[in-house]
Amino acid sequence: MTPTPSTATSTAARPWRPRCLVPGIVPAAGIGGLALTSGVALTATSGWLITAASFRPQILTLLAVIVAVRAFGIARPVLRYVERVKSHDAALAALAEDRGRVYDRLIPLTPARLGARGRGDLLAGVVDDLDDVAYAQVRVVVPLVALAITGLAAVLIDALFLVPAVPVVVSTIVATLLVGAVDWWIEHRTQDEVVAARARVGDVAATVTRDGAELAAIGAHAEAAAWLGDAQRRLARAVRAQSWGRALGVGLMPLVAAGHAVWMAFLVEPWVQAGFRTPLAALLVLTPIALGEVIGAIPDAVGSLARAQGAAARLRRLLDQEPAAARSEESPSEDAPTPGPRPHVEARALEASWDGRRPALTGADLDVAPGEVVAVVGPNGSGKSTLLATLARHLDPTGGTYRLGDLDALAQTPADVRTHLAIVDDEVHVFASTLRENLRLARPDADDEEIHEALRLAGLGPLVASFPDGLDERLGTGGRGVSGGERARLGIARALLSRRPVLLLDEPVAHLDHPTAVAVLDDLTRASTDRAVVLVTHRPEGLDDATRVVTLSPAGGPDAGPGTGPGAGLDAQPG
Ligand SMILES: Nc1ncnc2c1ncn2[C@@H]1O[C@H](COP(=O)(O)OP(=O)(O)OP(=O)(O)O)[C@@H](O)[C@H]1O
Repeated sequence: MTPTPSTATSTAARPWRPRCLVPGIVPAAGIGGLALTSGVALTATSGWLITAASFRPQILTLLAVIVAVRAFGIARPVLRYVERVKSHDAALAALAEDRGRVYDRLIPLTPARLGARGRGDLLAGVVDDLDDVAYAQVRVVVPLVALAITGLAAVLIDALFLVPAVPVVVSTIVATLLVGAVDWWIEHRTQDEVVAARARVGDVAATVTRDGAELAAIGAHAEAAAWLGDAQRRLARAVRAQSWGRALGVGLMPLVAAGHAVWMAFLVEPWVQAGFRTPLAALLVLTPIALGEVIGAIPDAVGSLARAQGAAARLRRLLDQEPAAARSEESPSEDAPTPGPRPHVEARALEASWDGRRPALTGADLDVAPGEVVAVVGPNGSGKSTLLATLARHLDPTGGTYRLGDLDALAQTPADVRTHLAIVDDEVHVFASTLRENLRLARPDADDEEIHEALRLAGLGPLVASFPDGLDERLGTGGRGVSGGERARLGIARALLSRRPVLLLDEPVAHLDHPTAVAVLDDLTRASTDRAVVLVTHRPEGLDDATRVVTLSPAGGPDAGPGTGPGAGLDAQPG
């Protein structure tokens, strides 16, 4: 069976959308609104109290207002605290759930749809974007709901004492929203440029620090410093353009509050002139000053909204892609047919394309029996990794057949096929955990004896023996450092522990020096006596131990001679 290739531009069946309001955020925002309303009431009543005291009213009246001032004074921080706890609880619970959902969607897109960025870089970007989307609940929903509640309370108070003051409050809220909208528009428009410029600075800085010695060797360090300077200037320009929105918001919001206070002062001036209701006049004039706290939160809220929208758009572009292999979302099934304990890998005239247009692999034939190590070599871009991705069912082939033992591997779901494969590449991740847990990822029910055996076969026996805590030794961040060779061996130990009968290795020793690479591959070959191993490599090490060497030539590229075409992109020789 040959599935139809999917293209990067088609849309996924269920588009990914961020949630507008997560459960629990509206009640939390309501509490936040009450906290801010208490703050406004505190300022207004204390203004009333100070002014009224000079008129020596009845002591009972004063006492009642003193009690109100104290109540508002206590309610404000208590309600604020409850709002903080509840809104963060709601946002963090939603974030945990959303991360799980996003990772579920990323897995079928790996590696074909992840673009040229490294996996770590991509994951860090996804984590940051999800954080921005989740925190918009706290930073956008809460201040907006609070503004609505406090504004309503101010309208009601004004309507109670001075009806002409109602348009003043309403126009303050409208002016706040207008300034907020302009701030949002500027921040939103410049968001993509800021993100791109920041990424560029990170990329250039990483290149300059990583390859500093080589750049100096070819006398290009001045040029590299100039790249960094250009990237930094572009970022500064983008951030400056974005800051206009924030500056406008932060600068105009106090003016809005002050204008409100002055307008109100004009309205109550006749009362003061007549010596009538002076304390109430103070209350009404102070209300807009107190509202300034609510209004002042709006520039931050719209900045967060612009960031969250930019982050959501990036996530949508990534997650709404169609996986490169059909039925990738399906989990392994209990009753899937099995190819037998030690299947033979057999591919005939395999062809594949990543984008549905440009061929990346043409006419590859492969036969790997249990106990054999077949090395796949060829120039850059000849399709070695594409062949492995097709065998791993990360990519549907555009032509050819692929069998695992008696099983037509292309008729099975990718997840079912992968239960028979162990895949090791040159980016073996070491988790910040114990050695045991790092290994048991491959087979959670493995006991210590089996873990020791896998480590020994991968050539890590002496190293583990030197660990004071043995399998409990902590690795990765905060634990013991792991060298490149140990990392590669760790990946191989995981693959051996998984007990899967087919090993697909994509340049597992790419970053190792010659003697280490030879030692790692020797150990691997010795440990794989009953497994079928496909080893993609650029380097000569390991080829002596290989049963056969298969050479790929670029699909339709300049190396493809007259015989190129289906079945001709490959040349097999004994190892
Ligand atoms: N994930 C991907 N998405 C899109 N195109 C890809 C992807 N991986 C590889 N390609 C493209 O497929 C073609 C074959 O690349 P592939 O990585 O399979 O070659 P390779 O022989 O493994 O190269 P190298 O030796 O550089 O690793 C290239 O044109 C490459 O740009």
